Amino acid sequence: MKIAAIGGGVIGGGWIARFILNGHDVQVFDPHPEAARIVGEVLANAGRAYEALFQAPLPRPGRLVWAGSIAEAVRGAEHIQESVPERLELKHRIIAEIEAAAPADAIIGSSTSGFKPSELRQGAVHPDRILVVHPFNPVYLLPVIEVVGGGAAARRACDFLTAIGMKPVTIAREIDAHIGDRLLEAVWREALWLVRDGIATTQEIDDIIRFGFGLRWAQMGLFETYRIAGGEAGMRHFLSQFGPALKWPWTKLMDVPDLDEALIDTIAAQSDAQSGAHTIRELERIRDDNLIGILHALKANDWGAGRTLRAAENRLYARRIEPAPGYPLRLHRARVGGSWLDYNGHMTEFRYLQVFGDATDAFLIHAGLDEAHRATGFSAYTVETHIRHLAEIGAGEDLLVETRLLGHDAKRIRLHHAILRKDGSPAATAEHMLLHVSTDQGRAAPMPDALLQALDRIAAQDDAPHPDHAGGGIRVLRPREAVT
Ligand SMILES: NC(=O)C1=CN([C@@H]2O[C@H](COP(=O)(O)OP(=O)(O)OC[C@H]3O[C@@H](n4cnc5c(N)ncnc54)[C@H](O)[C@@H]3O)[C@@H](O)[C@H]2O)C=CC1
Ligand SMILES: C[N+](C)(C)CC(=O)CC(=O)[O-]
Repeated sequence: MKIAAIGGGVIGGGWIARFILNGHDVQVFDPHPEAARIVGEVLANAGRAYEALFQAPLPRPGRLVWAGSIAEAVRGAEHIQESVPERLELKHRIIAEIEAAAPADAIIGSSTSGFKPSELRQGAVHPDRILVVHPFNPVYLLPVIEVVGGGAAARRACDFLTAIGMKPVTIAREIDAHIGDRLLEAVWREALWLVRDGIATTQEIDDIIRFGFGLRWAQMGLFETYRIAGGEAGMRHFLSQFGPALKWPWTKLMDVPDLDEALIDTIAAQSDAQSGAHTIRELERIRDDNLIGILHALKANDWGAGRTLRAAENRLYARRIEPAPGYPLRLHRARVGGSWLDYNGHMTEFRYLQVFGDATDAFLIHAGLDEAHRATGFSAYTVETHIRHLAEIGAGEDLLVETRLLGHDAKRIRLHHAILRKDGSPAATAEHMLLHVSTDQGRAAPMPDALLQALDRIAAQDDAPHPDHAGGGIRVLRPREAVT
């Protein structure tokens, strides 16, 4: 899908990273003289985060193309994400420029934190395709996205956003600042009062959030958490006990503190003392690592945002395979990420198995032992693996796997993979035996005829002699004579 990003700051940069890491090319316009550096740094952090977040093979990253104007960026684009500063007159100007050059049916999603679709659409030529598509920072990791505006455009946008691993929440009736920011603003206003009145420092407020209810909110939100807080009597009891407190002097929520110089100085100084030891990019990496840990825990429990992550991974596992022409089959490519290295500075052992495992999956999809086949209650389990490590592999290397089908019978598949480096030299080989199993019964089962015929067709291409090492085990070492 052709995508354009207008604005590449904090949020635009996060969007660009999400699009690219999900395999889409993005045309970007941002007049900031350092836009390329800023987006590059966000992309580097996001790439590092995706390596750690996903177990499934990531798609080949899309291309980032810098455009010289909005018109150039949006030409031919199907989805355009606007992330320019939060000023309505600027957004109107940008939307007008986008409309003048973009296809008439392109979706224009605005990252706006506060403006309503009816405000963004003022003066538009095709108002219905202009939507609020409001993300949360970091856009490349947090799945939720508020979609406001409704209609066919919102449905199209939601399909696309789901496909790039997001969790769209459509908001039927527009309201200033949508939902998430209204909630955040309430907490923010109260926190500003607490700092202004000298009740708490920024550090103390953050500690109360991150050591307490912030942990709860990552997995259950507000209402489910309070339901539990009502004990066995649940929400009704909670409301009858704590409802009256809303009228006690617990809250200044309706009042906005004056953000005068004194308050700004206090907050900035306290924030420097709290977090100034880290650069923003370091803080982003710390935040990302923690978010990834939380998302992994939620995925293991198949709960909340972890469920969205799991669905995104399943889509990656069920990817379409487009084989290069010829044989051996070339079905899988990988790039060696920075986190793949061990203490010797080379690709660590288990990553070889990951590359071979992903290549095996690619073969299975190619042969028809794919998601649809697994849904019928059958799968393939690897029962034996022999890896030979032939050369050191370094960070950033592009790897290609060549795959041969060395044999098959009614229940078994014998595969040979070679990892090739850019110059075509082999860096490792692996041989695997796989068993076709009934997942319900937990035992080997014959493959259906269609699958066997597909394997027969692949096997007919395998007319070269088997490699010398095929079928070999690890050589036996003679015991060393005892030294007396
Ligand atoms: N920062 C945040 O936490 C969040 C911000 N948003 C929304 O995202 C939008 C952007 O906010 P940020 O990324 O924080 O701002 P930012 O200031 O970090 O980035 C804005 C970018 O827009 C660029 N820009 C300015 N004029 C432009 C033009 N004519 N054409 C193209 N690019 C232009 C700037 O050079 C800058 O790189 C706002 O609408 C904001 O409400 C949404 C969610 C969270
Ligand atoms: C501060 N903010 C209003 C720009 C925040 C957002 O819009 C969402 C977020 O990421 O917190």
